[in-house]
Amino acid sequence: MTDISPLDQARILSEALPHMQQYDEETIVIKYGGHAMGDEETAKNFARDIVLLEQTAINPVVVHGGGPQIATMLKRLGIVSEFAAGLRITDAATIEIVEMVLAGSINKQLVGYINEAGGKAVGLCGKDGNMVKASKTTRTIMDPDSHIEKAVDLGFVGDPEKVDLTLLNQLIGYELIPVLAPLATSHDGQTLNINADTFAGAVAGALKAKRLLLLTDVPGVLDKSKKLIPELSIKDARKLIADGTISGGMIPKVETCIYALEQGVQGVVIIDGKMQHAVLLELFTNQGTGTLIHK
Ligand SMILES: Nc1ncnc2c1ncn2[C@@H]1O[C@H](COP(=O)(O)OP(=O)(O)O)[C@@H](O)[C@H]1O
Ligand SMILES: CC(=O)N[C@@H](CCC(=O)OP(=O)(O)O)C(=O)O
Repeated sequence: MTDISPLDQARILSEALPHMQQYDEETIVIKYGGHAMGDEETAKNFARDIVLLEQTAINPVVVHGGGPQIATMLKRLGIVSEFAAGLRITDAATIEIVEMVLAGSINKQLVGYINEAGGKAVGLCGKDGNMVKASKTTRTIMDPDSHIEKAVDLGFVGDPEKVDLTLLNQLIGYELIPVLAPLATSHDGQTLNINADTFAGAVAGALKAKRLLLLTDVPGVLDKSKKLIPELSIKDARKLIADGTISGGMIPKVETCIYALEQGVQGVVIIDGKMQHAVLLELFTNQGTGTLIHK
C-alpha cells in the first residue's frame, strides 16, 4: 500500500466495512488449488489474506489441493499417473505418495505460512477425528470408438459420504484456522484420495458455509472462445459440461459448485487464485472477478 495516500487507505477501509459486516462470524470455505499456489510469494500472500479474514471475525476454513505437486513427486519416483473423468487413477503405490504430498508437505507448508502471517492454523486431513468418511468412487466413461459407456476402476479414490463437524467446530470455536488436505477414510479403514474441489464442497455443504471460493489458475469458467463467463446458472453449467466446453479439472469444480448450492451454501465462485488478493477482492469489494454460479 506504499503508493496509496493515508486518506485513500482510510477510504478503502471504510468502503470495505459493510462487506466485512455481512460476513461477521460466518464461515467461509476457501479451496486453494495446486495450480493457484504458484511460487512461495503467491502462497504467502494468500496466507496473509486468510489471516486478515480471521482478524475481521470471519471463520475461514481452508481446503487445499496439490495435483501438480503430486504429479512432480510421482514423476521423480518414476510412477506413471493417469486421469479418468478428471480424477487421478490411484493405485496402492500412488496413494502413499498422494498422502505424503497432500497431508505432509503441502499441508504443513500452508500451515507454516498462515502462522508466520500471525494466524493459528491447524493442519489436518479428512482422516483426523473421523472428519470425512468416504466410499470408493465408481465412474463410467464413454469409449471414444464404440461410444459405449464403460466402468473405470479408479482404485483408492473416494466420494465423501459423511462429514463429522465435531472437530471442525471445536477448532473454529477456538479461533484456530483449519487447513484440510483432501483425504478420507473408507468404512473399512482404507485411505482414499478425494478430489480437492469435491472435498471442499462436502465440507462447505456440511458447515452450511456462507460462501465457497474455489481458487484456481484461470479467471473462472471460460466459454468456447476462452472468454470469461461472469455468471452461470446450474442449468447452463450442466449444458457446458455436456457439450465439452467445461472439461478436465473444471468438471469437478463446477459439479462442486452445484452440490454446494444445493446444500444451502449461499454464494459459490470460481476465481483466479494467482491474482493478488483474489480472496479480499472477492469478499470485500463490489468487483466480482471470476464466475459466480447460481441456482
Ligand atoms: N471451460 C473451462 N474454463 C476454464 N478452465 C477449463 C475449462 N475446461 C477445462 N478447463 C481446465 O480446468 C483447469 C482447472 O482445473 P485444475 O487443473 O484441476 O485446477 P486446480 O489445480 O486449481 O484444481 C484449467 O486450468 C483448464 O485447463
Ligand atoms: C482423486 C483426485 O484426483 N485427487 C486429486 C487430489 C488433489 C487435488 O484435487 O488437487 P488440485 O485441486 O490441485 O487439482 C489428485 O490426486 O490430484
